[in-house]
Amino acid sequence: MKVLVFGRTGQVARALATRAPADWDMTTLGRDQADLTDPAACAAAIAAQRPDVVINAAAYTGVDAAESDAATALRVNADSPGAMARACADIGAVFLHISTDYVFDGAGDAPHRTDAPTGPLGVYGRSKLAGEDAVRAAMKAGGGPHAILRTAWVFSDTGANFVRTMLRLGRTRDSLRVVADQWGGPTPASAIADALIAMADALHDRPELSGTYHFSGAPHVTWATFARAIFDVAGMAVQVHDIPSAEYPTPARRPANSRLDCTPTKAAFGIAEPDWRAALNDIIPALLAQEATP
Ligand SMILES: NC(=O)C1=CN([C@@H]2O[C@H](COP(=O)(O)OP(=O)(O)OC[C@H]3O[C@@H](n4cnc5c(N)ncnc54)[C@H](OP(=O)(O)O)[C@@H]3O)[C@@H](O)[C@H]2O)C=CC1
Ligand SMILES: Cc1cn([C@H]2C[C@H](O)[C@@H](COP(=O)(O)OP(=O)(O)O[C@H]3O[C@@H](C)C(=O)[C@@H](O)[C@H]3O)O2)c(=O)[nH]c1=O
Ligand SMILES: [Mg+2]
Repeated sequence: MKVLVFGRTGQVARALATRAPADWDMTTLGRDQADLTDPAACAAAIAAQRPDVVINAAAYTGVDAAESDAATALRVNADSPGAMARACADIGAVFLHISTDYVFDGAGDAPHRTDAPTGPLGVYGRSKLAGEDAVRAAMKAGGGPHAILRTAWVFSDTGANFVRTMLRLGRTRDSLRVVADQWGGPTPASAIADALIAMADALHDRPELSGTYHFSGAPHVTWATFARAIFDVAGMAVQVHDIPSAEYPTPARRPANSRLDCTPTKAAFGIAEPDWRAALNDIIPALLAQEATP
């Protein structure tokens, strides 16, 4: 199966590169080959390669930076995914697009169903929701098999993520203040890659499974609890103090409830929520070993 991935350096893209099955002929396009500020270039790459499956693992993920760079965030997170979806529709390719818990406003404390009302609190979330809408519109207008996979709180041993931020700060601090009123499911990038691989194969054979799905890690925790788990696994004596979001001001507001109901993903594709604690136990020793290397 011929697979084209947008994004090369990102957490999910890297995980896809290491986990793709042997029978996948996978090409990854970095920013130098396909810049997502240029929707026509993204569509042209798909038309030229004619893959069976396209996975969009590139995005403008700077949540705070997006607040003062909305035009770029919209081009990258909405216009280009829309153009990719239309190009996939033209050639009947399976299209997998990744979205986020930040499309929700975070009200309540129940896990969000896939059909729950959206209401992004910031520019990043709005741009990702516009991307979902663009993909859905393209597919409605005669698209092929597709899925929008909303995930949350992604971490891995590379890139910018909360685990690496905590380990970096913990090296020079004996205590940290971390928000304890935002709840979600930390999700290993490796598990997202495995989910995308399973979904691509399933959608290729069963296009009727197309739709919007949720996939995030279990159990649900606050960022503060996640931070304590990180320092615990790392064996670092850093005190984590619970604070309300109001005491950690950021340009973008974040949802208080990022819990995602992943039941339909399990039912359709047999993919269960990954336990983030197992992934932490793998990733942290590797990160500490990297640090120890001069
Ligand atoms: N990170 C998270 O916590 C979460 C992420 N998601 C979603 O998951 C997906 C994957 O995220 P993740 O792997 O964490 O992303 P990363 O932030 O790790 O990587 C982003 C990737 O997008 C690429 N990119 C950004 N702008 C452009 C551009 N203009 N042209 C081409 N490439 C570009 C980056 O390339 P470069 O290195 O050149 O900048 C990089 O490869 C995204 O859709 C994201 O919205 C959803 C929920 C949580
Ligand atoms: C570093 C630090 C962060 N925080 C808070 C800020 C924020 O509310 C929370 C997490 O910080 P981050 O900057 O890692 O979070 P953020 O960049 O908002 O992470 C998000 O990225 C995008 C791409 C997504 O799609 C989301 O699912 C989510 O993973 O922790 C503290 O309370 N104390 C600290 O010392
Ligand atoms: Mg961030």
